[in-house]
Amino acid sequence: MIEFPKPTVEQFFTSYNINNFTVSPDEKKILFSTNMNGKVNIWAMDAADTYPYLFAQKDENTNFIKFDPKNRYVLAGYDHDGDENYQIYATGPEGGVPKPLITGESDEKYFFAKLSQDGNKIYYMTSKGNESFLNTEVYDIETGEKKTLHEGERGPTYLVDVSNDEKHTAHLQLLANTYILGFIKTSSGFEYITPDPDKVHTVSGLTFIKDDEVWFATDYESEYSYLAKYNLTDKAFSKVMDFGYESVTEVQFNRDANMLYVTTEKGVVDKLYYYDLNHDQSDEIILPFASIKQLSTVKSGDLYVLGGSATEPFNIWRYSHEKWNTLTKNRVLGVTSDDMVEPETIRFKSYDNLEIEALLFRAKDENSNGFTIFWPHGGPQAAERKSYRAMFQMFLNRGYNIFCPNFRGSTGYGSSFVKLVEQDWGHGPRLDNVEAIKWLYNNGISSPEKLFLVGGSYGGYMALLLHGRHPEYFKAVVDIFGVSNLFTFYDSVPDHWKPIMERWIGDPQKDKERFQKDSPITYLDTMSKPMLVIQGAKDPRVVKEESDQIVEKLRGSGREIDYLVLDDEGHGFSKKQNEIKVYKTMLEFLEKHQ
Ligand SMILES: CC(=O)N[C@@H](C)C(=O)N[C@@H](C)C(=O)O
Repeated sequence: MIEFPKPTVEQFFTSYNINNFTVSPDEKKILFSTNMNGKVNIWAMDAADTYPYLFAQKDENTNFIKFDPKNRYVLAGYDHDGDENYQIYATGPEGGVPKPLITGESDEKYFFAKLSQDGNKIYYMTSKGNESFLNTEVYDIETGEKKTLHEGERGPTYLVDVSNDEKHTAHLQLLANTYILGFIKTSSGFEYITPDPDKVHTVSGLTFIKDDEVWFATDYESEYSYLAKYNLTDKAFSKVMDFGYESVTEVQFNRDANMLYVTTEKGVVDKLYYYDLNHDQSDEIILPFASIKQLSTVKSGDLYVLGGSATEPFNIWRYSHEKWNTLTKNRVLGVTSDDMVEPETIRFKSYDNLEIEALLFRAKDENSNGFTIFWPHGGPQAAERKSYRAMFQMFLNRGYNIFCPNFRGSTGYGSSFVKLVEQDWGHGPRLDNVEAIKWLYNNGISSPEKLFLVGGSYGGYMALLLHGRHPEYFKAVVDIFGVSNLFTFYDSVPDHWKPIMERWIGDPQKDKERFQKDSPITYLDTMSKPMLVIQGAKDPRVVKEESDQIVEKLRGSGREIDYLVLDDEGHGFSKKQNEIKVYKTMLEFLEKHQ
């Protein structure tokens, strides 16, 4: 019998990211954005042979891809080295080098919203002239003329749908992550679609079912988002259907089939349902994966989904005639799901009896090195879910367990739970993390000598804060683009985040004491453990200054801090070479400090 060696850690570097995709109107071509050749580009697959080929090369991240319904062009939004200043480019139907179409100064944003039915008009939002609230404009591809449709106010305002007769537009107005209003603009003004816009609630997934009716997800007067509708003629809001303890996250309408597809989230997994408007009937569509990144419905009635699981990289799947098929084969070289680690979902009670859910990945016995990585997730109004992270499976292969608590403020556990982090970044959520660590100790999974702390973004903030306030719990710390100072973070976020900052974090003047208490930089003296800081130089969310200041101050007081800056990355590592550099640096750092 031939014996084959165990998978090496390098093998886990071979899967790639699929960020988004689109299906051509005739369903013969799929385009997807991926770092398959090292940098992010658009690749195509023709349904007939499905062999992927490079379609459009710009070596930059994309935030959407869209086919002209008449197949004259393909649109995509590109930023520059992760700066998130997305602008709209076009290629011909056969691809090529993208040409600027709706672009401006390098610091301006042009976010695609919608194409008209005939493909002659492009609706989009721009920061030009309205950095904080954004304006909605429409571009005529025949004349090249641009027209302002709506000037955003109070919060960043996004066009999400246009009625079939193009008389009405549906918009979202973001006042906080937990306070998002929906409104419809008509020839005579605009109307909010939920009964009381002064009540804090969210609206998402707005879609016109008829020219005078939108359906959407909302948590208006509810803990969990449900499916609702608003009729312009009757001025009537009503609940269509709720999904119990699941929150509706997305609503997609297939006009040809008169069918709605609804995704929901519950804790660490997603679910999918159809709602047949002809028969007023709904049922679950069982998924072969745990989480959905993108969902698209096409004329034939088929569904296309970018789906993944903790042990399966994201792939594009098609659901046709009640069967799922994967169209892409994004996988780890020579490694199947069975060679990877599926997490256990555990629950524990926090300091005030609040129940917290967490994912526990246990390294396989044959790999285990006895160490655990404690991972507070980013967001913070997000969650660690059953979706693929190459970094996790790589660490597990090297023998580390990983523990990820969905502390208060995480999504997927109801509207009240997600609000618990607002204006409390550093107390309640920190104590949940402390209880999570105690749970690891009490259950014999880890100890202060065997625990590493690693986190990115808000997770990096939490890693820094836990390091400063509870250094005795950890052996060493990795901070990936974490917020180090709430005062400077407040001032440096992108302009269109500024309207939501007060409800999210607080006010630097009114809450000065709390900002000080909850800023990791206040606890420099007790940050005594070895630390690695990783930062993208173009990060627009948590800017490099957040990492620079903590590194400089700690180094200034004689501490040895490893600092890795990626010059051509933003809030994440999209280029394969950079991703490998980050993983290798982290592995070496943890090995050195075992
Ligand atoms: C405004 C907002 O909630 N942004 C988040 C998606 C975000 O980017 N947060 C950062 C701080 C993170 O933790 O990822």
